[in-house]
Amino acid sequence: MNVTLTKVHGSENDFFILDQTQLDRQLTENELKQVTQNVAKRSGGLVGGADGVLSVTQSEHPGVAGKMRVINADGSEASMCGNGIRTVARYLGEKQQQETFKIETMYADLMVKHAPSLAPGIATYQAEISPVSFAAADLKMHVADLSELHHKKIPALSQQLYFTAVAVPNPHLIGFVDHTTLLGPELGRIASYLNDGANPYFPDGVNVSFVEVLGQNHIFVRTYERGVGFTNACGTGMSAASLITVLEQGADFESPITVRNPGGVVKTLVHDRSAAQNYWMELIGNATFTGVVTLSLADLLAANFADVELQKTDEQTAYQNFVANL
Ligand SMILES: N[C@H](CCC[C@H](N)C(=O)O)C(=O)O
Repeated sequence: MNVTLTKVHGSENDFFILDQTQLDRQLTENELKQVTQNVAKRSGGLVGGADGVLSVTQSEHPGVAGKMRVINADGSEASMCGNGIRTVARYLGEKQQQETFKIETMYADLMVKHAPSLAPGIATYQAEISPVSFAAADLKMHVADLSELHHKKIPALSQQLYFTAVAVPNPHLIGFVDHTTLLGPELGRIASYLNDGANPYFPDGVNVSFVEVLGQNHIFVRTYERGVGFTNACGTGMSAASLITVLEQGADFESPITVRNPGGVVKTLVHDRSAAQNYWMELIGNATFTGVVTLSLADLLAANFADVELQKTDEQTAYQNFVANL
């Protein structure tokens, strides 16, 4: 039994799509976790590793194209992945010849669609990011018994920075910083502490993003991700940052926000359903397929990757040209 995995990225936040509908049995929970930990390793992993695995299976929900599960490089499962769902949207859309459809995720069936290309050769998809919650319970956050955290200092983390916490629905902690702080060591120091599994504030961890405002509806977002560490981009992090930039920094609802990140750029739109503070976002960006790998299920499960090669597409060159001209 051979398995084919598709190597993909959104803003260079890279994953393997594991389409389990090709298997004659579903992987067990432990197999999925172990496979992810093994293939994701940057050294000794599968064709250079990845930030995680996006598992695709049938959805039981009527009219929904498929179900996506997000497994971080450390084997932990997340409720959502903004860069990842764009690539799964392309994968399912091309497989099922659909342009606009829904994908089942842990807490919601989310609308996705094939969008106009950001640049020649850049497959571009748009995804609904939802549901959104500020509730501490939804964030599994314990900060001074606060029910919500909006633009507040957490002295144990920093004497200078203000933070806002929001679930989209995975948990994000957002801080606005100047350019020096954006690139400095603070993000790694704070985020590695909050993801140490022992801190009292986020026992389950949290994705932490520093945001530099570059202009009206124009930000730069750098993220340290729960379950991974620093990534080139975090789609839910950029969506969460866009929402907080609208709520706290004067960016506009319903207008495209340009979000630069270390891996490239995306566009976001922040919506408020019937102005009832019922927020949702749209995330628009590349869904690049860099290649496919095929190996036996036995080799995948046993982490025998030495002889496996990535059958490359020509898309990475187009993506690098796109980023070079930003
Ligand atoms: N590390 C995240 C999941 C991946 C999210 C990120 N890659 C994205 O594009 O949204 C978490 O544990 O919540």
